[in-house]
Amino acid sequence: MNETPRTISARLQLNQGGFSLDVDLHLCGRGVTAIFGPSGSGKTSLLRCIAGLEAQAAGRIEVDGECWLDSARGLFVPPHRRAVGYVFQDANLFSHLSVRRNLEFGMKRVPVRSRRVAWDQAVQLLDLDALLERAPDRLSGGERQRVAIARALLTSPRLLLMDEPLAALDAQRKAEILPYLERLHEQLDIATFYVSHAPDEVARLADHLVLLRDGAVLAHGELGETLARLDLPTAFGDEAGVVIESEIIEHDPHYHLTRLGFVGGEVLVGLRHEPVGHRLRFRVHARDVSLALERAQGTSISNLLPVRVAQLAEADTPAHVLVRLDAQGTAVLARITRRSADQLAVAPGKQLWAQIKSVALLD
Ligand SMILES: Nc1ncnc2c1ncn2[C@@H]1O[C@H](COP(=O)(O)OP(=O)(O)OP(=O)(O)O)[C@@H](O)[C@H]1O
Repeated sequence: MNETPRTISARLQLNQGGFSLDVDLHLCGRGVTAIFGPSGSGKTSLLRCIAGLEAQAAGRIEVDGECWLDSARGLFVPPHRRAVGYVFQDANLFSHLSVRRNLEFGMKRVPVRSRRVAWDQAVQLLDLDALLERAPDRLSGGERQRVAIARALLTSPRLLLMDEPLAALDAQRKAEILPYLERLHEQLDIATFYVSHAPDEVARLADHLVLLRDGAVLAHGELGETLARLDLPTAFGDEAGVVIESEIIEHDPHYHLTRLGFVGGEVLVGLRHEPVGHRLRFRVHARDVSLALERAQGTSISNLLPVRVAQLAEADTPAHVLVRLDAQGTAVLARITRRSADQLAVAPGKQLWAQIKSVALLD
């Protein structure tokens, strides 16, 4: 029996101090939904409402047909009765208990018949075997966070709420933990809401994106489609760009290159160790895409794609424009100078060649 929620709906209003959260979300109850937005936009407040930690929240929350809040009917399911696992920025472990005891604490809250994540599964997934008898103060920040994630999993949540779980870690520790998060999402079918400020984490982990601003939902949808929209703040600044799902087509050991195929094209990247057929996500920043009228000859750039201009928009500087391109089914963004746009007569429908100067692999 698969008990994973298939839909999550949250219609919520919360007023606290001068801030008000007012959202109406209908989300797929599968995969990772990134909650993204500037500081103070209400990301944590949204998670707290879903977890039942904001008693004043009004509205309705339904997770896979199970109602957790319906203020019109006076229904408020208390936090400990909602099947959520909450992972905070700081691991919040019990310092007087060993890792094993911390994990047991999470698991014992759940009756045996309702357990969906087994002890061995969580310990293995987060690689905690060697750490079980340690005290939390003898763990690194990254290890502590792995324990916190395992503890949340062992409560067998229907919904995993992660509030900037990597924000307190330095770049090296972050890079250590990301593969664990990826594995977790690949191997366990637990819907996850993942709050993050970091575009690279979102690009790597998320399937869906919710953009919050001033307590309201600016946009939500599938990650690739949402990142390719020119009317959202994600299209501006240095981080703007798309995420593309691809598969390894072939390796070229002579030139130390790997060819990746995706809907509508191929790109070459540095030699990968994974086998042909392996799926990889990569990011193409808008700033790394330039446009040409013809297929360039005599260039060192090997990643050239035939594209059709879909849409043009103002960029964040008057010197640039943003161009949404259709690479035979895959959306790509380009940020080019206004001068180049005029010289190439870039307009919707025009056929061009996109030169991709750099591809950022997400793993
Ligand atoms: N208990 C509270 N009482 C009054 N105002 C609060 C309370 N908690 C949060 N706020 C306010 O609500 C707004 C949203 O806060 P929230 O923590 O949800 O934002 P956020 O998007 O998670 O921000 P950050 O990225 O900085 O963590 C902020 O303006 C904050 O000051």
